[in-house]
Amino acid sequence: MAHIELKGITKTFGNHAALKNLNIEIADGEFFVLLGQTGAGKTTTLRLIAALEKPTAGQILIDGQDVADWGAAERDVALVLQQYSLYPRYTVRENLEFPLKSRIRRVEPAEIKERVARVAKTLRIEHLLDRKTDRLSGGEMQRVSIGRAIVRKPRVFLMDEPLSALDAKLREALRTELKNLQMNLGATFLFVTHDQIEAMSMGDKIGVLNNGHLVQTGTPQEIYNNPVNTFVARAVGSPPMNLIGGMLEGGEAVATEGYRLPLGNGYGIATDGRPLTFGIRPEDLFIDSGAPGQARVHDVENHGVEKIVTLRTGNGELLQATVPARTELEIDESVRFSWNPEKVVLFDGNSGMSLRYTS
Ligand SMILES: Nc1ncnc2c1ncn2[C@@H]1O[C@H](COP(=O)(O)OP(=O)(O)OP(=O)(O)O)[C@@H](O)[C@H]1O
Repeated sequence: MAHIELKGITKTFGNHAALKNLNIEIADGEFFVLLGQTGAGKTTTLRLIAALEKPTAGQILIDGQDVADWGAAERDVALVLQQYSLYPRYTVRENLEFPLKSRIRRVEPAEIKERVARVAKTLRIEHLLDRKTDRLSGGEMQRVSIGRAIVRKPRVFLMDEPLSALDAKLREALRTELKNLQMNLGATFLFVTHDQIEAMSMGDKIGVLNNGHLVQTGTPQEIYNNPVNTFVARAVGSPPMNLIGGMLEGGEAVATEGYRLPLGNGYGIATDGRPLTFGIRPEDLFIDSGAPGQARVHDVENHGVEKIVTLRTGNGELLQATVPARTELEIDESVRFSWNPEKVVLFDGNSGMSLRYTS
């Protein structure tokens, strides 16, 4: 398979920079997820690797070779899109055979047959091989699209939100299938999504893209536990991390909610009055319903195994906590809350950068 490196990639359209000095390294056989909101530059990144666009600056290396002058066929990458690009009047079998019948590839008929059979088995679409593709459900069509990419045995799979047009249940099932498939093929995947749950559940590594900048790269765990700034803190996790204002006072971080957090020697921030932001994940915020006075229950959402509770504090801030489903809380009930101090992530109140990274 392949190792991919993007070095200082910038792409501008007119005077708009869609990507700014992007540096990404994807290891051979890795499932790398690029996570970002609409317009972040995800599709542009894929199109650059697929040779559908040329970078304004920077280099793309595949297995250490600069591919600037290589066309799509030479790069040998497969692009799977959100909208299935199948030939509607042809059968599933014909759609799967098509990429192998090109004059450049010259695959022998016996091998075409064998590869199509193997891919159909892997994707569990054997029973659909003789059906026309316009007679398929969305999930089946997307399986065929993925099959068309796999059958070619490309060096790299580029996937542009391939699951986002599917309903929630099917999306979940295909997420697992795709991940298993990638592991079985040992293939290098660059998968693009705006869905953080997809990113967290599928990625060996996640790159968070914001407005053309790669903000952070890491394993899902690293990104979740140690977000580099408040943007990443809010982009990953559902519900997102709570952010509470505060400031530095006499060597302690003091939240607007009155909590004090002694700062160990790890933080090189001695200036009193420096604004800070406390970051607390909803699972690290605890509600004490037997003790009124600090906040009111604003909303309770039942999610089966757990409830998501929104509190409104005395300062009018909204905080969210995940609590066991058995927890009984009334709307408007007055409660106290606390949090696990070891799990707090402190950010600079002005720049939003985590102090774990900047100190
Ligand atoms: N051909 C183009 N001409 C002009 N601007 C473009 C072109 N392609 C992309 N852009 C702009 O570049 C930015 C990044 O677009 P891109 O499609 O890469 O974002 P994205 O993260 O994939 O978004 P989405 O999730 O909506 O697909 C956007 O502001 C977009 O408008």
